[in-house]
Amino acid sequence: MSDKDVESGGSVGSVHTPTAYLAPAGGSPLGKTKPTELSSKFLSAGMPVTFKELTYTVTNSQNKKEKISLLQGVSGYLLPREMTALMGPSGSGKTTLLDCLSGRKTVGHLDGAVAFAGNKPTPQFLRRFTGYVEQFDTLLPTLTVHEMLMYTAELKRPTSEPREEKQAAVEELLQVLALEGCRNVKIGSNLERGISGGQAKRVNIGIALVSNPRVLFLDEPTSGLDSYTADEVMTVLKGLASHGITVCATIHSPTPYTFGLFDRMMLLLRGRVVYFGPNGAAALQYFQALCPCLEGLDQDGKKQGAEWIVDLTTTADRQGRAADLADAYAKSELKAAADSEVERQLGMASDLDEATRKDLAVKRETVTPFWWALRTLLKYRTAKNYKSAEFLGPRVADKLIFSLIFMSLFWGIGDNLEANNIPNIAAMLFMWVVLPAYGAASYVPAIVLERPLFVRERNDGLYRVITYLVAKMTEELGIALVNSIVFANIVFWAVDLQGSFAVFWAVYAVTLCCGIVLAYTIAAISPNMDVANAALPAYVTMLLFFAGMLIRWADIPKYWRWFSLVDVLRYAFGPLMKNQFSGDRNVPFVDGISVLDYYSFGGISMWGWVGIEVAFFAVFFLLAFLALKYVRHVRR
Ligand SMILES: Nc1ncnc2c1ncn2[C@@H]1O[C@H](COP(=O)(O)OP(=O)(O)OP(=O)(O)O)[C@@H](O)[C@H]1O
Repeated sequence: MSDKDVESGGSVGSVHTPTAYLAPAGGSPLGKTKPTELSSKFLSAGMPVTFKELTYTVTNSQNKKEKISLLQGVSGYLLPREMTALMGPSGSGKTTLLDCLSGRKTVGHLDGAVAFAGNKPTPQFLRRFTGYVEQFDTLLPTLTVHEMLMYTAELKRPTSEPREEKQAAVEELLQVLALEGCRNVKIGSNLERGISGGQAKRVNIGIALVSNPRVLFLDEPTSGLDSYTADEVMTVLKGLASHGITVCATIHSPTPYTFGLFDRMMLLLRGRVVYFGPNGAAALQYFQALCPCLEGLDQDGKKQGAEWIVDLTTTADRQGRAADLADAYAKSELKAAADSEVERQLGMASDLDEATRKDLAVKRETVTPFWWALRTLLKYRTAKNYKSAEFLGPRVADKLIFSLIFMSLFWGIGDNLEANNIPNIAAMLFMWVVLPAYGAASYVPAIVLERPLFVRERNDGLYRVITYLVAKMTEELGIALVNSIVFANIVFWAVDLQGSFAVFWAVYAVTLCCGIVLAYTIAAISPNMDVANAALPAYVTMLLFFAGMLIRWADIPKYWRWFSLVDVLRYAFGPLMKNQFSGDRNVPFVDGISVLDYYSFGGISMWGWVGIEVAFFAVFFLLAFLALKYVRHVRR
């Protein structure tokens, strides 16, 4: 691929001439020795983003009957090779606008038009070619900084790019974002201290950059950073912008240096635009000219540039004069010029180069294929989890403890077929299928607590839902397989159970798998841990009633029998009973009725019922997939 391809937006990652660029004209005034530049590995051709008359309405969270408009008639544009600042006091609608532009809103109603290179973007395009750095960090706590960036590079850069080049790209990011010092530090979490907040912010920026976006959105990229580091980070972004990418960042209190890096600025107050135009002297002049009509708001001699503009507009807002400023802008020449540029850009919908046309029409939401993404998830996440006591503990400890209880409580009773021992054996077999169902609770946090990360990675186009689910299941099934072989062996021989070990093991293994995927389904449907923790045991307890032990099938009232037919535990308990008591072990039990007839398992097909249990697994898997794909709890 040639540099020309990059300029025209061809897939990046395969250009390797290290063209140091970056730093605004004249270089960084910081005079640093550390590199503040990224090579051509990171270059993309940006594209214009145009938005016209955006009005975003949501149901008021304080009063559900009321609708409120968080954005009102917001128009403007972001240009390639430019860095645009979204400014305004807290709550003015900056993040809302960024979310609307990047297609990240999941609730509310958006009116108006958002166009990328004049065209309405598809969700696939947004996932593949835009980057979004969130205000809140969503990182994998178990990975180190270097691993986190490599993991993203492997999922977001083309599979055709050799691993060494991905590594080189990550090394560059570590250098430029001043993350070298913590490259091997675990990211950590609130519970386990890892990297600092400012370092986490820079890792998030690195994640967005590693995928070579054509348009980069950043929500408060400098919050939590000291002013020196903030200036460094913004210099890197400015460099990328000057080379082609479209960059838009919300920003609160920029340092004068950072403020000076922005080419254009949009200032919002209460969801309305009060300024959209060039940054710097033009913006200052605009507000200085407005000052006389804002009685009582004079320029504070001690404050300059951004600080003064933010102070002025915030004070006007507090004094209830936000609408005056918005009205003044609406009547201004700036607004007329912006509107005509918006129209011009929207009219260029079909005037596209080949690469942009191809990117806009992209059908796949991920860069890498299913198998590669699966391999990467297993390589980074599962490999770490398998070494973590925190992960393995809840998955092994309960099975170990209960196996010891089975051994000590039911030692050697399996070959005693006297009538007074049969209920003991039946109870033991019943508990053997109940415990994995209850144990499913330990798989719930894997989905619920990881949700913000999953949503962010999905939005970033790292993998598809099916890949995530298959990776998670493979991880759990690996442990379940080992667990089932070890603990089924301990219990089967210790209790001296009869029949085939294969059936005893298979039923346990399949029930464990059903428990895992059932937990995933409930976790994906539940909005939080509290709901999931209440719903899962409630459902499992219901299954117990109808599994064939607590009440015989023959005694279940007719109107409840349907539930027995869809009770997965019945299809687990039945084969275990048949395995234990078939043939000449099907001895008379009560009133001359044989054991299997008493429990209504006489006529069942042992392997047929195991097959039905496997079918339950498939159904739960499908439900988990649909819930993960379509149930949206993260509302923004
Ligand atoms: N459903 C809702 N009901 C009521 N108010 C809402 C709702 N959703 C968002 N808001 C309000 O909308 C406003 C805009 O929020 P937004 O996050 O866009 O502001 P912001 O300018 O990015 O603020 P900050 O700088 O503090 O991040 C806020 O005042 C927020 O409380």
